[in-house]
Amino acid sequence: MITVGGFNTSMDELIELEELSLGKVHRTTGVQAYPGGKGLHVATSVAALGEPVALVGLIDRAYRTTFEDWLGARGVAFHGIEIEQPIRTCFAIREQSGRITEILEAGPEIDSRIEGELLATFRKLADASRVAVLSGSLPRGISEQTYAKLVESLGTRCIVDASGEPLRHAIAAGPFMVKPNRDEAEKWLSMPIDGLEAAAAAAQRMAYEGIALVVVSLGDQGALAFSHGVCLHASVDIDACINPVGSGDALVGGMTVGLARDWSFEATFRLGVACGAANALTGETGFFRREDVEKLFPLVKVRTFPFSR
Ligand SMILES: O=P(O)(O)OC[C@@]1(O)O[C@H](CO)[C@@H](O)[C@@H]1O
Repeated sequence: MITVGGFNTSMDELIELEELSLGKVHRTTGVQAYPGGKGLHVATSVAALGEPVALVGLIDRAYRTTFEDWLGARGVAFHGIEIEQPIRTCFAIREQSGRITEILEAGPEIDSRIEGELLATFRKLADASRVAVLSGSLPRGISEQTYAKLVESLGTRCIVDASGEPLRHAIAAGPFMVKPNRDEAEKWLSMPIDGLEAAAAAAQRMAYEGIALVVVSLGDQGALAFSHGVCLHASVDIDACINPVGSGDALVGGMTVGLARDWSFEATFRLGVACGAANALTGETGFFRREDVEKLFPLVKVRTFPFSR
């Protein structure tokens, strides 16, 4: 089994507009709402590839049934820890041009009783899993060292996809894999990442902190992966990018499955990149069709990336 900690669950609203102009009144051309959050997308990606998966996260009374039904239908066992306050909403505004602007609520602040339940539930499931994933922002009220402490205390291979201080602490704790995007890697390095060479150097520096596998996702430039002295670049062309929100989560989901199946570094990375690209081919945030992944998998161009730093 694979366990995903996607603690800061959200309802994701995708709002469609002709054009966003700051300070103006807008009328929507469409609105869709889905259960969301980075970890939730990782879990549904894992399930879509046919692996058993559990998701641990916050839930409120109003949305419990919606999340349980929606996740159950997708093959995810949801362990929702109930809170009194509403879970957060995250907005993605898509303009006709395809440009996307995200506005993310911080979400509810939780107390030590809820924190205890959340972490104990995650630990118990993760300890019995082949791979554990910690993904997304932490709920307010929880220490920024939470991911680091979980990484240190679990006997399972851990993947961390986070940002800011939680990512910094987690890197120092030496998880098996991290997946920053360009912005997150720039913040960690305090340096701009202006191309593939700089992204490769960032991945190498993170790996030197004691991480077996570092993946830096680079949007339409694909992704770079560094493991045991080998750096790979992978990308794949797609016909149309409909909704890329959640592509990084799908990439993590694909790589989690590759690792759980003990696939090679190259095949695991190829599957991750195929899932990330397939996610952008559908309108639903954080969702891909398995047949798209199967079509894209052999088309992903993976090459050794030579770099000199
Ligand atoms: O605040 P977090 O947890 O870092 O990110 C939340 C979020 O941007 O991540 C997903 C897309 O990757 C969306 O479901 C959600 O809106």
